[in-house]
Amino acid sequence: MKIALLGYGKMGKIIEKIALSRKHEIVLTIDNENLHELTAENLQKADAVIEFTMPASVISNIEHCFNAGVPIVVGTTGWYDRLDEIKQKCAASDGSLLYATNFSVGVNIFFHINRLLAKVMNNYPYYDVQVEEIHHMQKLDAPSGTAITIAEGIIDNLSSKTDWVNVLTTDDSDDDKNVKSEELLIESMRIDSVPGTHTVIYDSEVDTIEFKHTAHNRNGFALGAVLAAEWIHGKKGFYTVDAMFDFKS
Ligand SMILES: NC(=O)C1=CN([C@@H]2O[C@H](COP(=O)(O)OP(=O)(O)OC[C@H]3O[C@@H](n4cnc5c(N)ncnc54)[C@H](O)[C@@H]3O)[C@@H](O)[C@H]2O)C=CC1
Ligand SMILES: O=C(O)C1=N[C@H](C(=O)O)C[C@H](O)C1
Repeated sequence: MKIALLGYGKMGKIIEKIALSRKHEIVLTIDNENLHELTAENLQKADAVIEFTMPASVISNIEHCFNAGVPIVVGTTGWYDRLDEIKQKCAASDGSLLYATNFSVGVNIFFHINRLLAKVMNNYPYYDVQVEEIHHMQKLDAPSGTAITIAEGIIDNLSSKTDWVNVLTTDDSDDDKNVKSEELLIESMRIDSVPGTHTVIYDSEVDTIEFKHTAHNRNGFALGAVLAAEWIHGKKGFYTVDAMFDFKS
């Protein structure tokens, strides 16, 4: 396949390596220095685009791909308040988009088990639940997209929680978080160069159940994004990464 990369930062560079190792060709690489090369003509050289940039750039990059008629895989997080609008634009332009808050296979297994666990915990109301995420200091958005998906998985399946709230801390302090009982706390921490750690914590007076995913590096995210580009090639429509997995409960 011919792939275009939008964003050539930490993720873009690893995606390039993995795409080449899977015998794909990188036909276009766009970063801040060569934005003028982001034209429909250049995008149309690719069978699919993989986009890992930043929250402020992603919407216009998606629109460029819809206008050029090229499928786009979106890894950038921090834009989900615009999901409905983008879904409509995808339909109106007969476009193709697949996005994920996290492309790693391990995290998508984690998402699935998290939903099942939340269902089970309805029977045990003396446990309260919260979500913790830890990322590197350069991360622009909080909470992480992954933590939002985890929180939505809990809220959809656990009747005691109706909404999530986020607290961003730079240390592990135990300050009063002031969270209502029906609110699900997502605690975000930013520490050095952590690639991404997510924990769901069910706590009672007598014990604690912790369910945790730790990314050791970024390779799993990058491989998932390349697999997504292979998956969306030749398809039309608006998809989440769930479409690539077949979890049976
Ligand atoms: N969905 C997933 O599995 C994952 C998502 N991410 C998300 O991906 C995004 C990028 O992450 P990193 O690569 O770590 O960030 P990074 O900061 O290392 O790289 C982003 C790059 O995008 C470039 N850029 C900014 N605006 C651009 C534009 N309009 N067009 C082209 N390039 C542009 C920047 O110059 C930078 O080189 C973040 O939103 C992060 O949260 C990161 C890892 C996994
Ligand atoms: O910014 C990152 O690095 C990551 N972002 C994604 C997120 O917001 O969940 C995925 C992964 O955790 C790394």
